[in-house]
Amino acid sequence: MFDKSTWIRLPRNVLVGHGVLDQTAEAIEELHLRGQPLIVTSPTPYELAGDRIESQFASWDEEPAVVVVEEASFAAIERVIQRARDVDPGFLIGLGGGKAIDIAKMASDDVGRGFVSVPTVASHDGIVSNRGSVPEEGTRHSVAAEPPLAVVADTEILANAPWELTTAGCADIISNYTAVMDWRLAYRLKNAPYSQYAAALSEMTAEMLVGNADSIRPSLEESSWIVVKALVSSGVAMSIAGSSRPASGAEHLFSHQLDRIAPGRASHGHQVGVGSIMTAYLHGGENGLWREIRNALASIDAPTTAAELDLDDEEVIEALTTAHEIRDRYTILGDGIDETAAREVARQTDVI
Ligand SMILES: NC(=O)C1=CN([C@@H]2O[C@H](COP(=O)(O)OP(=O)(O)OC[C@H]3O[C@@H](n4cnc5c(N)ncnc54)[C@H](OP(=O)(O)O)[C@@H]3O)[C@@H](O)[C@H]2O)C=CC1
Ligand SMILES: O=C(CO)COP(=O)(O)O
Ligand SMILES: [Zn+2]
Repeated sequence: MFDKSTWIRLPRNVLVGHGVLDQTAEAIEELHLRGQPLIVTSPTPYELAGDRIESQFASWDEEPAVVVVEEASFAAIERVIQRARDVDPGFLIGLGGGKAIDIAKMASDDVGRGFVSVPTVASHDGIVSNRGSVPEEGTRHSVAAEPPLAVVADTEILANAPWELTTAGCADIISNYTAVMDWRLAYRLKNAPYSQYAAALSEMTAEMLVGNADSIRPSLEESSWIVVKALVSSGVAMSIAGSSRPASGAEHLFSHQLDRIAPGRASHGHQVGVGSIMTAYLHGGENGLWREIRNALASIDAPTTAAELDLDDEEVIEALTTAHEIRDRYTILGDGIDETAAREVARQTDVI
């Protein structure tokens, strides 16, 4: 068996645009995928787009099987795996937000079938990446998985999704700035495996999004188009790197800690955005990139303070001072930030 961890595995068909949902079956056929589709979805996306997907397979030998998942959990993944074993599908379709897509991604990995990502919200770069993430028992388990074979992102649907889910996706991309700074630091100090291509792509993706921040506005299809292209590009950077390093540094560790300390309070993207303001300050001091990051977040209505994340100051300090403990990933937080220093960075950046 070859070690596939060194392979670069990317989606082949990426459809982004108005009405592309109706080209899902065509994009799949073009990949020579055959057999019964298994659609993994959650209640709202199924209601919004289920019929439009299912009807495209009416002329196929077998109608699609459907599993509707209510929550992201290992039990839900297990249910989908079981259903996949029962129906023996040709491929899986993840239709929805991060919940449905991650579950489809991880189940497809387990049953050895390809999967196609059909996002209905542009909430984070997991909709395209080679990683799955499951919140359980107060923590988030991030696991390697297969990237999608195809991505079908209908900008009409994405533009009508709740705006705060789109701003979360933007913040997840903006945080790539600090993820890459951390990655370079780890490369220089710790000889961590590093890819210049993946780092450059990730950084450019964040730059393009910040450069377009003024034109990212609610209900505009053009905005969804910009955001989803950036999410695809960030997912590709992770696939090139073979890890989430290009898109996940100390700001993600901070967010993962918040998922333990204050579960369900704020979204992934919004938490990493605020984390990124503070870790950019740690990297560059007063004249660093932190103001640019904060202004870009503010201009798209993403949170920039603890209060806007529905957190109190102490929760932010606890997450910041313990973030280094949760993963063996070297970042600007090194072996931990001192509590007084953590308060100082949070105050200097107006997070608290
Ligand atoms: N793989 C990765 O790298 C990452 C994965 N994640 C994971 O992703 C999940 C969070 O992703 P997220 O997308 O926020 O969560 P969800 O999939 O739960 O979607 C968020 C909400 O939006 C609703 N929804 C979906 N599409 C639409 C639409 N078009 N219009 C209106 N509402 C809609 C969903 O409704 P309903 O529930 O009714 O279907 C849900 O209430 C978590 O499980 C997290 O662990 C997070 C970050 C990174
Ligand atoms: O959210 C991610 C990238 O944006 C994935 O990162 P993690 O590997 O830290 O879960
Ligand atoms: Zn992220």
